[in-house]
Amino acid sequence: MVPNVLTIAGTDPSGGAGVQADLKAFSAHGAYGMSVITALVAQTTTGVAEVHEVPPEFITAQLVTLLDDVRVDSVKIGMLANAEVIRAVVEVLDRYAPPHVVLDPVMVAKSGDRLLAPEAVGALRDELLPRVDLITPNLPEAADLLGEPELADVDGMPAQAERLAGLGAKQVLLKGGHLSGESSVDLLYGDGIAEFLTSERVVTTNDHGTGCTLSAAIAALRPQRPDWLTAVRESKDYLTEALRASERLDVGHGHGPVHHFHHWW
Ligand SMILES: Nc1ncnc2c1ncn2[C@@H]1O[C@H](COP(=O)(O)OP(=O)(O)OP(=O)(O)O)[C@@H](O)[C@H]1O
Ligand SMILES: Cc1ncc(COP(=O)(O)O)c(N)n1
Repeated sequence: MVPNVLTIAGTDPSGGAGVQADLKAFSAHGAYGMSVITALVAQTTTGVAEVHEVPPEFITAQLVTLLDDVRVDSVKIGMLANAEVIRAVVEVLDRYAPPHVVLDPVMVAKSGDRLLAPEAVGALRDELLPRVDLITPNLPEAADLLGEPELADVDGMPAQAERLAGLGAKQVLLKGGHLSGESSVDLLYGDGIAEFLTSERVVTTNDHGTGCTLSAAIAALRPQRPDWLTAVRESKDYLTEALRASERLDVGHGHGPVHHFHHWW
């Protein structure tokens, strides 16, 4: 059976990040994609110009309308913009309890623009994080959630992932994409697992939406795979290929998007 996978996130008109990236990643992994939009973002490869936040009541309306009709097999949560939106999403998660919830705790875009109000980090950590199955922070997000300095190498990743798990997420994928070096190293922690996942670091400026793509691929694959480790490993391999395939694209003048390919390619 094809899984029905939902993204709750903001938009990117240039198609590299947010809901647009998520839907491409869902399709590439054989899932049926659906979306609830939290914010319209005027952004492209060069940065964010403006954010138009959707009122929380309308996010609830979108979610309830959808969940009353459609079985949802997994959920990816991305940009949430503010604390009221976080609370609206938490309420719906409590009410419908969908399986396999993946949270990419989006805070700041690659361009440096904020996508989550700074005062909403507490609500994300205390109210949403304990309700999700997997959280996928990058190193700055992990530091912000824990109120700690940002890691500068992989050595501190296991201890930091353990502290993040202590905040309540069942599994933690701590992403080391912001480090330098020959390889790009992430760590999956939780459920008795502490496993480094290593890929070749692709030399490219087309790295807009890598985190969105990874978390969306995981959400699409999880209902089709026996465990998180298998889904995460396969998603990271897909992302590395999508980074390589980005050289076929000519999109914008800044951080270009990765290219979502289908397996029949
Ligand atoms: N140049 C690269 N080559 C290979 N993998 C990379 C590269 N850059 C990032 N990654 C991988 O991409 C994923 C996302 O990592 P990153 O730490 O960049 O997250 P992120 O900052 O949330 O992404 P974004 O905010 O751009 O969506 C991780 O699996 C990371 O290892
Ligand atoms: C709607 C939305 N969600 C997430 C990101 C993060 O992606 P990146 O860090 O690559 O800019 C983004 N730019 N826009």
